[in-house]
Amino acid sequence: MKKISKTIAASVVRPRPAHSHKGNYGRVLIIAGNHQFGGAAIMNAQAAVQSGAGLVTVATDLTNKTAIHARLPEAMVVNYRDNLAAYVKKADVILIGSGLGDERDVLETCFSAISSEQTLIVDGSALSMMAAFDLALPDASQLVLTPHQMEWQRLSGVAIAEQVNQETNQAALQRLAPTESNTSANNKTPALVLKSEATQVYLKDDVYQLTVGGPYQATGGMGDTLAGMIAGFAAQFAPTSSAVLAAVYCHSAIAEELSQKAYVTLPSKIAEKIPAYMKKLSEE
Ligand SMILES: NC(=O)C1=CN([C@@H]2O[C@H](COP(=O)(O)OP(=O)(O)OC[C@H]3O[C@@H](n4cnc5c(N)ncnc54)[C@H](O)[C@@H]3O)[C@@H](O)[C@H]2O)[C@@H](O)CC1
Ligand SMILES: Nc1ncnc2c1ncn2[C@@H]1O[C@H](COP(=O)(O)OP(=O)(O)O)[C@@H](O)[C@H]1O
Ligand SMILES: [Mg+2]
Repeated sequence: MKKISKTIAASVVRPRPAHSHKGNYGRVLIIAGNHQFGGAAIMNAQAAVQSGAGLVTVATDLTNKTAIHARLPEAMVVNYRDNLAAYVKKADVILIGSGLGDERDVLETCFSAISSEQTLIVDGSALSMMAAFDLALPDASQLVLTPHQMEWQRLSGVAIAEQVNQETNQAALQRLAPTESNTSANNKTPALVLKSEATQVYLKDDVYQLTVGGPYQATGGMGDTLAGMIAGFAAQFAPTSSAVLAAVYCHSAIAEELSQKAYVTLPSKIAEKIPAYMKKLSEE
């Protein structure tokens, strides 16, 4: 198994070309946060903005609008029950699911509107709803799933105790490829970020092990922040597989740095440190 090294992250996060504008760094749509979980949408968006995504729009329950604007004036906010398909079509990268609760209509509207040119990241409640309602992934260009162990158990049927078996996870992942592309010539097996105290990333035939981070990260919102970082990195850096590895590394490396002076590393504190960490990395 390969290690997710700092070298990989540094090869992705390079200095920006002077000849560029926000349009070059991706339009991200975050679909997150029901009336109960507005914080998840804020943590997604904060991480995507701090990672450097060109434009970030949050589609959410409208009760979250003022809070999101107050915390994050850089993000635009729209109602996820009003014309969601149009917002999906305009985005380069769509992140759906953090704190989405049981908003099945929102999930299905998003999946139906995705085209084969877009990147789709599926997190949290969206993964649980896919399992509960037996929903298939749409035929996006790039697919990234970010379950923790329980979400992966629900979605794949692989029990947590069996998740140590890479072949079992890989076989389950292949079964989740969108049915439209499920031929050997055109198989879009999703990337899998299988989160735990020893997170692994599954990319095509390779499995990568994360070796930074620790139990100071075991706090609500940590995965919402990672999902926002993956969206922000995928919006700017290609290929998506490398962007995912770099985001996973930076998220836990920042937490590890913070843990030198903090018993618990709060997700919003990690988000605040992203630009400085990326700057340092880009100069290596
Ligand atoms: N402030 C907010 O708005 C927050 C919203 N959240 C959202 O709340 C929704 C529910 O997510 P939850 O994950 O809390 O609930 P889930 O019910 O999906 O998963 C939690 C359950 O899984 C078990 N579990 C087993 N292995 C685990 C592992 N490796 N990591 C995490 N849990 C493991 C836990 O013990 C617990 O019973 C998600 O959409 C999530 O994004 C959470 O992120 C918490 C913060
Ligand atoms: N003991 C631990 N060691 C290292 N990383 C951890 C530990 N506990 C949790 N994490 C990390 O924290 C994140 C938790 O994600 P998740 O459970 O989806 O959080 P939430 O949904 O509350 O935002 C994952 O990236 C996971 O790897
Ligand atoms: Mg989560």
